[in-house]
Amino acid sequence: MKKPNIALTIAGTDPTGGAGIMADLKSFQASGVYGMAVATSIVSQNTLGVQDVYHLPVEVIESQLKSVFDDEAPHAIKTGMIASEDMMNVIKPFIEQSGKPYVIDPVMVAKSGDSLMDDKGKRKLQEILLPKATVVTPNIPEAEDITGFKIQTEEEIKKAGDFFLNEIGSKGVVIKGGHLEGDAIDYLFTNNGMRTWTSERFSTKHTHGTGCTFSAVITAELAKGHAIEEAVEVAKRFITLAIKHTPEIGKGRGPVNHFAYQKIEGLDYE
Ligand SMILES: Nc1ncnc2c1ncn2[C@@H]1O[C@H](COP(=O)(O)OP(=O)(O)O)[C@@H](O)[C@H]1O
Ligand SMILES: Cc1ncc(COP(=O)(O)O)c(N)n1
Repeated sequence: MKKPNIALTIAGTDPTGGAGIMADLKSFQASGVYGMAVATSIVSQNTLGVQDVYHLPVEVIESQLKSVFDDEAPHAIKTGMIASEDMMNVIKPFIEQSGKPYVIDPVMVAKSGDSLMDDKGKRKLQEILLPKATVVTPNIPEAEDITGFKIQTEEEIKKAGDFFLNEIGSKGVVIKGGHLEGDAIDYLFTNNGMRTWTSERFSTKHTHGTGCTFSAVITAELAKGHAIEEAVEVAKRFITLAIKHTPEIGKGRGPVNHFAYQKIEGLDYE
């Protein structure tokens, strides 16, 4: 069998499997990519909310990263929940030395409204990690937090795209329209300009982990060597089917179906 492409996620956990590194690993697997995972914070959470958070000591995050990179380097890397500046500083050199595509999901708040990053971390993200990104995938509130201005209209979305590319120095940014009204439109900005993907908006409360899943699929597609545009195209199809066929798990805001895309689009493993 051909050696698989490998994707690494560096993020927080969700013991109920809907978000964080658990969702990322499922999404990697369903994309036909071998998944690796480094935990940053252990989050006691479920579909009802976040009950507790334990941030791992930075030495433990560093030693996990060493374990990965001393053995087999991934073809693409994603970071999700990175709660503090210290964590960012430990992760940054591994990203730089890898020279591989790097996706940042700038996770700040869980769908339940619980904060997953401290205030200083929020400010430092754009200094330490965002300039290294191949693609950043903020939702609207995250894009507002990072740019410092309100985003409601398409003009403001374009202004935000410009801010990520030209003020921060990210190579690409997808501003996700999950939090707006009407169709679910995602806006990609790169050197090639703007591209949008539109899907119908499903009227469901089961969107726990949509952002994690979307960015993990982009990472998996980049690990296969695909271009940013192709990666976002696949991720949009994947997340749309995952939301359409939610498995109705839990008492609250449930997870998406990480296996719907593979089942419906019949992915062939190499
Ligand atoms: N109700 C919905 N129906 C269809 N697509 C959605 C819905 N909610 C979110 N999406 C899509 O899911 C992906 C994640 O978006 P979003 O929910 O905004 O991210 P986050 O989880 O970071 O808040 C995007 O592609 C977005 O368009
Ligand atoms: C560990 C962790 N990371 C991220 C999220 C956000 O999830 P969403 O994709 O719903 O914004 C979460 N709830 N937990």
